[in-house]
Amino acid sequence: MTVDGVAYRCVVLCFLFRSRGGAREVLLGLKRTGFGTGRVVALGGKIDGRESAVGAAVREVAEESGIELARDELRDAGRISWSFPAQPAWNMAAFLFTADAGVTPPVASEEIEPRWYAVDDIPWSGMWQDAPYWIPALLDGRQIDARIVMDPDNEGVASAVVD
Ligand SMILES: Nc1[nH]c(=O)nc2c1ncn2[C@H]1C[C@H](O)[C@@H](COP(=O)(O)OP(=O)(O)OP(=O)(O)O)O1
Repeated sequence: MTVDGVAYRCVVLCFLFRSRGGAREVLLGLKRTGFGTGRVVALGGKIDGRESAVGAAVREVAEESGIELARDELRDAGRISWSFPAQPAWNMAAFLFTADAGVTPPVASEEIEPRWYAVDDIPWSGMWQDAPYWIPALLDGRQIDARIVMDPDNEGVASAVVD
């Protein structure tokens, strides 16, 4: 995808939810390989070839957690772009989805180690620094349109607009 002449790699992120003892939990995972290794992220990854965003989300959730979702179980949670001015090859745009996880327990994959977190106990310090700017709105059930610009160190947040 290209915006104003700048290229963005298209990815999907899917936030799965469940209820435990009246508390709402979200499935996040420690990334073990590839981009963002060592960070806690939602399940997701690149959209392959001519695959649709929903198709990619169903595939990535299955590959990374073993949880099989039907396409119509995914809810559109909006869009986000991350721009890395100091490293434009890392620019990414994600289609965001949410879904209820059902009862299948997540299984760790080579790529990610999934774990349930209470929505009021998100491990912010282990996540990308932009996560607190946009994930709370998504946890509230809002559909978002977010644009994040990263600092020159590719870690901090230079600006974050969340509509
Ligand atoms: N600033 C940022 N904040 C954030 O919360 N997530 C980010 C981010 N920048 C990138 N991501 C996410 C989006 C995407 O799901 C993930 C990296 O994409 P991929 O999973 O495609 O990376 P990989 O290198 O593991 O790809 P594969 O080789 O396809 O497994 O990082």
